[in-house]
Amino acid sequence: VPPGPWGLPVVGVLPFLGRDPQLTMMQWAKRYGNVFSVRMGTKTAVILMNGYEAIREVFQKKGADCSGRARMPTFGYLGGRGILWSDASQTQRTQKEFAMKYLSKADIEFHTQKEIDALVQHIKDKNGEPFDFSCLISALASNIIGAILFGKRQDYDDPDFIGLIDSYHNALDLSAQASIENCFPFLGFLPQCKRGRNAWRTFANNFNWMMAHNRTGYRANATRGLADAFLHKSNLRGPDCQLLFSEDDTATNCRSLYFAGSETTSLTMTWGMLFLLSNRDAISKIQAEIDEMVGQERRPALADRPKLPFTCATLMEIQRCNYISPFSLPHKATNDVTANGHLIPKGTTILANHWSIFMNNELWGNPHAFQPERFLDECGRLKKIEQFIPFSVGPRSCPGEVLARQELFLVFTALLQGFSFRVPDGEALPDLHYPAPGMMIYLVTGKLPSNSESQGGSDDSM
Ligand code: HEM
Repeated sequence: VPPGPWGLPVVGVLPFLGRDPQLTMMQWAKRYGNVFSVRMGTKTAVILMNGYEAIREVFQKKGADCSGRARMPTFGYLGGRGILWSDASQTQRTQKEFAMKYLSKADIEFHTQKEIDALVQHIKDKNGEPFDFSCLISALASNIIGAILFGKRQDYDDPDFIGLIDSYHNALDLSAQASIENCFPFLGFLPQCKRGRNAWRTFANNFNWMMAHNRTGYRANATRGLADAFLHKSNLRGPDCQLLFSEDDTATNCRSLYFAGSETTSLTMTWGMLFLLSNRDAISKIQAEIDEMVGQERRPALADRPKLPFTCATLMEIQRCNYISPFSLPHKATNDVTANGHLIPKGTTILANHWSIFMNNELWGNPHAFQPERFLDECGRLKKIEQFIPFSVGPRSCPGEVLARQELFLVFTALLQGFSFRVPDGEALPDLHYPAPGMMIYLVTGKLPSNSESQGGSDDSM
């Protein structure tokens, strides 16, 4: 295996990771190279990759051998199978391709605009009172993926819906506290690990209720959403006769898509709003661009994207700066494979430090500054930057990319066209430079103390 920093007996490098493991790993890469190994607890060699070239080599070029999914006990109750949690296999690939094909044909714009109607109304009903932006956006994102899965949305004040969202937030919080189990799986008996498992069980039970409800109304000749589309295939078998879309896999896949689809997008939007509130100049430029190219008579549509390059550049900059999951999801080598001239033995966990791409000084110049213009060329046109990979690369890359990008554009433009946001008097924005470390970076406060007021002129058109 490639060399890497020494660790202590039993715990390995865990005590040296510091407050921002992604930054520590970037330091180690300077000494040991872009592909190096570390020991974390009982995981003897976790290979860490830094930088775009290393990540692309392992996840894309060597994707056939590096696309297993390393086991994470804290997320165990979420499924352990299906698109997200199983190793790449014929079944996993078939399910993922099927879901992506469905998403590419689904009317995402329709579902998102319908949800924006509810969001806008909800904000107006607040009459300028402060509200918890992250909570509301979480509900919006859950409803969009919920509508794609089941063909219907839920009211924001529906107690079952509130319970469902609370249950996955709670499960995520408790999983973070139980993350020691990922390095020492035998510690699963600890109270915090049990609490984490119970919380996922509660989420799964709440979600299963929605699945069961959907199953009751199932008709073989109608497709209300992706859950039905999966069910239509439930008898389909692969070359070695295995079921390609078993009902268990369908339940797990719907749960994973719901969870992965809600949390990633809503965290990005909440972070995005925080970045914008700290960079009011960007807000003014977006609002001016929308005013000029779309006006106030109608809401921005996906077809407006080419006319709003600064807005699109800002959304890319939000994704670069807020990278919500610096190490993405852990992969596993499914065969012995070489990378950067080193052997990665079969079964090794592989982590990619995406933060090292987004904070690469040579690539971006002043990477810590929020500068949407870096995504524009000298004529103000949107630039394609190969290294910008917030959705990862290779066979395990994100199947929700199209959905997420459309959602981010439609929601942000609608919000900034219709409202101006500010922090209520006497409150401060959370510290943007030191978010909590972990698989998912959470806002330090968990709440965005935002206030809204209608910009005027747009009320009748919404
Ligand atoms: C801003 C929003 C999002 C970001 C930044 C994001 C990012 C990612 C990343 C980095 C991965 C891991 C890739 C890897 O293992 O190498 C991933 C996987 C995944 N994402 Fe997303 N994602 C987002 C939205 C979504 C949405 C909306 C959905 C639902 C449709 C979704 C569903 C999934 C699934 C199912 C996987 C697992 C794929 C696999 O294991 O093959 N994501 N995402």
